[in-house]
Amino acid sequence: RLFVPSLKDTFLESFRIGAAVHEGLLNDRKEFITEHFNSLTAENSMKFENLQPAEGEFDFTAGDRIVQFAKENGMSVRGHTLIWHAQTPKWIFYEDAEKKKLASKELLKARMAAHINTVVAHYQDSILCWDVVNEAIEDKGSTRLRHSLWSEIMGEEFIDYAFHLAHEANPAAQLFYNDYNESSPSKSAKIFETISGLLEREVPVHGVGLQAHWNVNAPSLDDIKRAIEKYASLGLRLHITEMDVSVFDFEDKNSSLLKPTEALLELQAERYEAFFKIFKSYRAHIDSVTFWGVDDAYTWLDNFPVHNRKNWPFLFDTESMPKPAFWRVIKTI
Ligand SMILES: Oc1ccccc1CN[C@@H]1C=C[C@@H](O)[C@H](O)[C@H]1O
Repeated sequence: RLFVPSLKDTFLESFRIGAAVHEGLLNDRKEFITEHFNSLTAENSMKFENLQPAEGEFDFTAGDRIVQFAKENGMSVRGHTLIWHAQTPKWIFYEDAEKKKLASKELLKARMAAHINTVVAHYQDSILCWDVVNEAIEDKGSTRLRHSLWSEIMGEEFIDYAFHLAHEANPAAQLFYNDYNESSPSKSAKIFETISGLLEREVPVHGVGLQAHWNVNAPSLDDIKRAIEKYASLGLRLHITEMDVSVFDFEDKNSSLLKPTEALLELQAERYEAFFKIFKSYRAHIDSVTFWGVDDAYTWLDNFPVHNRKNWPFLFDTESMPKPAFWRVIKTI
């Protein structure tokens, strides 16, 4: 039998190693998950649409299963995510069930408060780290804020209010702003400016979540280092929150591969090694590195950006066995 060192034990002195999970994974991959990870994130179970699908109707069962598993296995849980423009039910943004008129700012604030207060109170100290706001920054052009029904109805202060609510609901929780393309020079400048504004207004934000949905081609190591330096200069904690390394460049829509080529696995291993060397060098600022899944058997990238195209973005293959990237990451200790 091959001796496979534990990922979480290898990095015990540096940062936690996390994985995004759904209930099925906890059943099918229990030993594998407890062997390699000491932090969990619910991939979907704690998103607005799953926790409060209809006003006043909360469903915590799937989220509770993940929290219970973490408790039983000495793992921490990252709460993902309280306020986001996606995977959020439409009812919250409209005056009534007719959905003809947008909700007033007061009504939306009240509903945001009800959601955050109920969810954070439900999990209390089982979850001591929340992605309070996810993806509020615009990727394209010079516009800083993404346009959403949150921003349209409440203005930029929807961000402030979400963080104040979460802090009131659990003052012990570490509150994160989370985003993707976080290493792009233009977007990291906007994220930096937005979080600087929050800090100036004394909004309780404690950390920046770098989703790290990277690939074999981008982003550059320099851009990653510069973005980490920028966020760290805010005096905030950093979490790598959704790491995967797609074997396709974002623009590459090729869907002919039935399995990754040796060349792609080697290139992916090079990239993972370089990424973890950077994380190690900034370990004073980075408290956790979470993968957006556990192994290549399932990834959200099997359907994004190309629907129904298999991807192989993790350190472990479809049988949970280590790939070349795993051995290169282990060597970076
Ligand atoms: O990389 C992106 C590009 C465009 C839109 C969203 C993203 C990333 N968006 C993430 C990915 C998967 C979801 O499960 C997470 O909740 C979300 O934070």
